[in-house]
Amino acid sequence: MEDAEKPQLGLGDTISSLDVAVIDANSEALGVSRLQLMENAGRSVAEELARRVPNGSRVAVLVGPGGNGGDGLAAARHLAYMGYRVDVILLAKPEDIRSPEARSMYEALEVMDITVDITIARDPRRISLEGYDAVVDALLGTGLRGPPRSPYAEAIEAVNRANALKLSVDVPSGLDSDTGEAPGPVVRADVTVTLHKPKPGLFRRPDLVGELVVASIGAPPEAEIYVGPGDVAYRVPRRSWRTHKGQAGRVLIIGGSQGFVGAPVISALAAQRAGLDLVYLAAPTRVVEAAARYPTIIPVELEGPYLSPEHVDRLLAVAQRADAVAIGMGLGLEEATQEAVRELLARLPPGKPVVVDADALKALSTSRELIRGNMVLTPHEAEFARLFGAKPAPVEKIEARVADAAQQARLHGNATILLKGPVDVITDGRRARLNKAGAPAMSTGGTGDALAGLAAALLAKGVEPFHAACIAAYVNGAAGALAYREYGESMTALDLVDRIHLVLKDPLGLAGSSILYRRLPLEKTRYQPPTRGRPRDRGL
Ligand SMILES: NC(=O)C1=CN([C@@H]2O[C@H](COP(=O)(O)OP(=O)(O)OC[C@H]3O[C@@H](n4cnc5c(N)ncnc54)[C@H](O)[C@@H]3O)[C@@H](O)[C@H]2O)[C@H](O)CC1
Ligand SMILES: [K+]
Repeated sequence: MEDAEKPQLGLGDTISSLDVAVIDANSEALGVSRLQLMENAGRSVAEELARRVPNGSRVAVLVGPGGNGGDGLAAARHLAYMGYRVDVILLAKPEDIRSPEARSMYEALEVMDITVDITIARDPRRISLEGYDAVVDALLGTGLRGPPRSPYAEAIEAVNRANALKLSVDVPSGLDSDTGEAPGPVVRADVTVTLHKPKPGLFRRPDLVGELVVASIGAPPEAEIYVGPGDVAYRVPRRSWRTHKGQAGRVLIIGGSQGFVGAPVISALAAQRAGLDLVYLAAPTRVVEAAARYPTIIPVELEGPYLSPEHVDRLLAVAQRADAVAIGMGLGLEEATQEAVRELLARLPPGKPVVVDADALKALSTSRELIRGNMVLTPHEAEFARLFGAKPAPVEKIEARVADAAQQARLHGNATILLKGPVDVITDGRRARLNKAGAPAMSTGGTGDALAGLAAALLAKGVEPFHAACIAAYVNGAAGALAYREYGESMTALDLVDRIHLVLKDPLGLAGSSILYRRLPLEKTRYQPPTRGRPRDRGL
């Protein structure tokens, strides 16, 4: 396979401002704190400056109120050590530096009364950067929202007037790192030292970015590779007081048969725990009767012992009212059922996101042309082999397994494939991530049904299919790990469902636990970091 076709494990070549927040939190869960990241960012910035300006030179560091300013404060300390004459100009009052990391950077600098000068710019119009050899722009980074307001607007103008080398930390202040838009004043940098990975907006404005350097902040590649608590904390939308009924998501679960009564009920219960407004459960009579003890589930009775084509019109009508559909759990393998699945998938509006699980995957194996980009397929290894006609590489050869799954995703409209196993592989052919949250006892029946329900719930909440699959795998696994901690070998899928709320309510708090700390016996993969220098020249 061409290297270019191979998806790198992780979030891709560029990262959004949301990805930055996710990576920070996942990194912290893996034992590398935000403070360490900021320290490394500062050091990288200082080193890049030192490559360009001789020591002994005068350097002004302009510092904003957030993480970007924190990076600048750390850089100032390193530059002082390297022998630069460092003046720090704070645009915010020290008490307005709120994040604990940036605060501790400030406190460390405050006592450096011999080597660093700190001034608070009370009148931003009077900032003078005359006589400096270099200016470090640590005003605003990925946290920018809208045009820079005073005093940052004036500070940006001052940077642009300076007759010195201008080095921007992460992004030129005033540039929207996601879109490349500059809605107000913006720094025109000579060098931009962007942290961890390039941000998409940087490539749209080479005139503002200048030379682009990508620098390490010491975040473990695993913070991107493994789905983690940061994904839950930052990618899952939460309701506000202004949310109306239905806006938080409505899901239609289609499953069950005379022989498999419980499976779709578990999916429905898991979906509900993900924080949905409505869950419809469409299932044969016996299943609907069994689900009657859960009055919050809205039943759609399909008369008879199993799903068959005469139910399809009715299901399509209910699907209109749902934001996402999950199909397959416990449906059984009757020919009529398989036919009904194919007909339904063919006739569903193309914009409707769907999770295809279990017996519905079997139905798809004879009509793979029905697979589309907004589908999440959740096969285990045998289902994968039957669906695509080839077994994936074993879990131990994780890179090959990822490549096998990614290839099938690319061949099928970049659908998201969640290949279940001791470590789950999630890929849409462009990106690939792994989930290792889980417990050995999750081989117990029903945990896969919970997973499908969670994935559908996240789709219904508007999470894009790739992230919905990633987060469902993590939440399911983490809830399973919590259940295992309590019940050990005796845990059931319902114990897992009963712990979903713990993972969703306080994902970052839970990170302190050992959920991500299992070391897996996997073959090492080649993780290619963004090389130093100019990624632009590499055709990115
Ligand atoms: N993983 C990483 O890449 C790391 C990046 N780091 C650095 O942190 C910043 C992001 O930090 P954050 O605190 O989220 O945002 P900012 O520093 O960019 O600024 C937020 C700050 O600014 C205020 N603000 C926002 N918009 C405006 C505006 N239009 N006008 C005025 N003020 C505005 C807002 O209220 C906040 O107070 C990232 O770029 C990196 O430099 C970490 O150091 C390490 C990990
Ligand atoms: K900046």
